[in-house]
Amino acid sequence: MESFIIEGGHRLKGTITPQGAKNEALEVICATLLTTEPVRIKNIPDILDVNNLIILLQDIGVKVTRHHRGDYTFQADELNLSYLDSLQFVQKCSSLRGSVLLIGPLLGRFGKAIVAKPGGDKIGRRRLDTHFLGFKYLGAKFVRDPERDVFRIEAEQLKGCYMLLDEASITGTANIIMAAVTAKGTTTIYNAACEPYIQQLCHLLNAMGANISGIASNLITIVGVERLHGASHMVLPDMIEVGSFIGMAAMVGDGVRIKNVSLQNLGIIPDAFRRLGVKIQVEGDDLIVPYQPHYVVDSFIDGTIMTLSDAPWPGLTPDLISVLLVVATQARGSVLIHQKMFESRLFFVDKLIDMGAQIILCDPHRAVVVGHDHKMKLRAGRMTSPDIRAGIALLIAAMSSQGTSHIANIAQIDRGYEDIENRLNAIGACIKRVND
Ligand SMILES: CC(=O)N[C@H]1[C@@H](OP(=O)(O)OP(=O)(O)OC[C@H]2O[C@@H](n3ccc(=O)[nH]c3=O)[C@H](O)[C@@H]2O)O[C@H](CO)[C@@H](O)[C@@H]1O
Ligand SMILES: C=C(OP(=O)(O)O)C(=O)O
Repeated sequence: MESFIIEGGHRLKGTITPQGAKNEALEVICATLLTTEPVRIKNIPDILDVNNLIILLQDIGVKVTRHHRGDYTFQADELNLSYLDSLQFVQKCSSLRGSVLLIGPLLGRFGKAIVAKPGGDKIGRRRLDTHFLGFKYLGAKFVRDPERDVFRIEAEQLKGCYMLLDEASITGTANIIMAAVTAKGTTTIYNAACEPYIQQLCHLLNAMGANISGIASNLITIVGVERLHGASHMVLPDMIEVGSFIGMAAMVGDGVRIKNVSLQNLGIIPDAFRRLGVKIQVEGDDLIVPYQPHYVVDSFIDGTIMTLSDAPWPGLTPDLISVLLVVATQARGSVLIHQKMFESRLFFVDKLIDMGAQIILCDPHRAVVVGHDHKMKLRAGRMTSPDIRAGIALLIAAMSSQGTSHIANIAQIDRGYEDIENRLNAIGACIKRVND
């Protein structure tokens, strides 16, 4: 198992460019299953989750050509669907959340799919009801296969209809859209998720011949088409990585430029950091986080304590709550962090408390952070990364702390951050990867 050894106190200065978005890449790669023709996708991040998904597609028979770094062509013209019945397939699905995104395109194109328990972060309950509900509306049927602990899902002909989702699930919406693009008739999805990941998926599908409107809203209309064809696509910069870099730059930066962020697709992410008092300048499509000796937490107009909480897009993504929390530990002022969507994502604050942060964990969803205003540095520590975003938050804490820290289980960080130690070391960090 690999770990990071982090020498704290080294300041970051210079330019860093975000990778392609993990969650978008997982969706658009799965969308390539919807056609026999080649689909070329650029700016695919070189991260564990995406690489594992690409291997899974190859196992199913998709031809994958790598042209350059991040630039791939996928062709799903000769698939080996019997692989879906293997134990190996079920095991591989259980190692990544993105595997759930295979269901929609397989059901849409072949009328059958296997729902194996997906992997991903252990950050609380992660139900799949919305996916099942959507497929059922389209006319699919489920049978449980107790031997392999999977569901078989089948439909002779999916039929478009109106559906109101029980919640705006990102992967649920992506799956339903991918199943519906070749369904008979028109599908209308209300309470659809509308993150840039979903918008980008819809743009790719339209380029492949689909007929989707309402993109970027929570009311999506899909007029079914006979078949899809090849296309090309560019993955957006990863907004969660951009947010993670803003957090690092605020806490340990001497002036950091985050290049080509696709500002219009960041939504309220920069404003969430601004509410903690972090200064962010915009120059073209770059963000600049200048050196700031203090950042002062804003308060609400009525004078009540600042609260940062997650919400479905265009609200604040839950994937940045852990980073915002760690940034708050050195702010001037107090903030209530409310992680509404996941119930086990804040437990990592125990590690920050060990490092000297002033945090009260009120319950699994809420923590009050009283910032040190840089008057007291966090102490270095030994910790384990429980999930991808707690992992990056602990890395930021370690970079800002006094002494040498050790973070184990960094495979969690590698799931979503490409070559992170070398990219951060290039702007001043001191992080070493070791094999324990
Ligand atoms: C591969 C991928 O794309 N993963 C993302 C996706 O996961 P994923 O699509 O699995 O997450 P969902 O959007 O389905 O839901 C995540 C959690 O939020 C809850 N929920 C969701 C929507 C809602 O309106 N109200 C609500 O309470 C769900 O019950 C669940 O507990 O979305 C999550 C929520 O943004 C992100 O953390 C993940 O990074
Ligand atoms: C929760 C996340 O990922 P996944 O859905 O892949 O577990 C995340 O990216 O923060």
